[in-house]
Amino acid sequence: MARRILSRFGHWSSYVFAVEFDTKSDPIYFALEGKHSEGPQVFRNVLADERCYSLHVYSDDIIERAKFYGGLKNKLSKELPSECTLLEMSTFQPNVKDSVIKGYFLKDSSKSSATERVLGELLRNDPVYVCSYLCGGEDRQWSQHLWSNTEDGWVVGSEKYCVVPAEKPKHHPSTLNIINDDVFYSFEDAYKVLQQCGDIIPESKAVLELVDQRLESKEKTAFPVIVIEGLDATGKTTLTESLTEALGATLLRSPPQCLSPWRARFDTEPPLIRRAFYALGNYLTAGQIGQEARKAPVILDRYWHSTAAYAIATAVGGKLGNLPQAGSEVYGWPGDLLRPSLVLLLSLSPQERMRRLQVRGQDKTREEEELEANHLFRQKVEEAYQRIEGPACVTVDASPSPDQVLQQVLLLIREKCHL
Ligand SMILES: Nc1ncnc2c1ncn2[C@@H]1O[C@H](COP(=O)(O)OP(=O)(O)O)[C@@H](O)[C@H]1O
Ligand SMILES: Nc1ccn([C@@H]2O[C@H](COP(=O)(O)OP(=O)(O)O)[C@@H](O)[C@H]2O)c(=O)n1
Repeated sequence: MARRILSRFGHWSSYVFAVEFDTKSDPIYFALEGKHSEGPQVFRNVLADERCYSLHVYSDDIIERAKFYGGLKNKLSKELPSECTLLEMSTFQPNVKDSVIKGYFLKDSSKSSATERVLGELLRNDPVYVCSYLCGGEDRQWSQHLWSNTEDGWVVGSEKYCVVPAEKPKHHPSTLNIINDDVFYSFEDAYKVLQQCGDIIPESKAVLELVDQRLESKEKTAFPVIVIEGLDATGKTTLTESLTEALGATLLRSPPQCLSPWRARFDTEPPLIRRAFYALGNYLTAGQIGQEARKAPVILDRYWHSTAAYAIATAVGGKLGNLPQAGSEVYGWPGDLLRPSLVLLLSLSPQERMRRLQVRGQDKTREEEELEANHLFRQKVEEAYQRIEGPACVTVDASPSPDQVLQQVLLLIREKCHL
């Protein structure tokens, strides 16, 4: 595998493979060597007698790659025997931006031949590399074998690479491809993605038509622009409405109302496409801000902080510590997007947030495991919110009563925006 995939990027020996066995621990990192080597066995503690495979998606077309990678998981979950476990896997050059090739690592404890049949089908029809991992010899060394598609069907290649442990890289692999895969730092970069989707997602054209008619607005506004950010159910709607009234302001939101007919559609798309849609929403809203902030203060329900924080938190796998360090360029503000005067982040304990969600009649029946995963996700969103700069957000305790939160926020606005 290494050879074909990596011919595009360089020599395979510079690549490292990461398998996420468990969200709370570091991935297992390994590299490949052409010859037998002594040393600790990479999978000793995590794989018993299971058969293992890896799948890597390749395509030079970023849209095809994103669509296929997203769909592959669903397809495999449906077709593979239930004894199979699919894990996230990345192949990357340590600390080299944009070097990640995404894939899945498959553990198979079934004794059936169904797994190989499904993988063989994939190999024949789809942009995917398949490898088997075998453990053999007296010292139980793991090796990787690339499958090839031949006229007689697929075969396991004769070339084998020894699997050897690799060092933990300075940056978690999921942080390497954030720029322009998950977060877009200019109008043009987001626009290009939707343009490329035109044929497969007809709705992109309608969105681009709206975007083409947007008003451009980058300059400083006459009246202050105040953004209210926070996780779902922290009280943004309640506060933005009362603030708007108290200040005689105009209430706007991102994504703007005019994108509502397409939002659900884009929410089902892979991150690349979904995030480009939200990024463009911010530019549409910026046009509206430019108009409205000539006449009155503007209160904004979500803006760039939401777009970037959710995108980064979703993209970065595993632990909170895997997020890019504070000060990283991924937390920077797009140079061509109108900057608000003040960003307030509503913060709430997980318990109170859950209580408010339940009052609203949502999220009552989550499983324990999902709760745990969501807990990690929420922590990552909040942390990313706080690391975004240009302007950075000011955290507000959203646990008091609606009126007390309003009074606290009015004081802050008076102090920071001289209103
Ligand atoms: N300060 C507050 N104290 C108690 N409940 C609140 C407060 N602010 C909002 N709520 C309630 O919590 C729920 C979520 O608030 P909402 O404003 O819809 O949040 P968001 O827009 O952030 O999702 C609603 O049922 C709302 O009435
Ligand atoms: N400006 C924005 C607003 C929302 N979003 C996305 O929209 C989602 C939040 O939507 P939501 O339905 O919870 O929003 P609210 O109903 O809380 O306003 C997040 O997953 C963000 O990824 C965004 O990317 N950019």
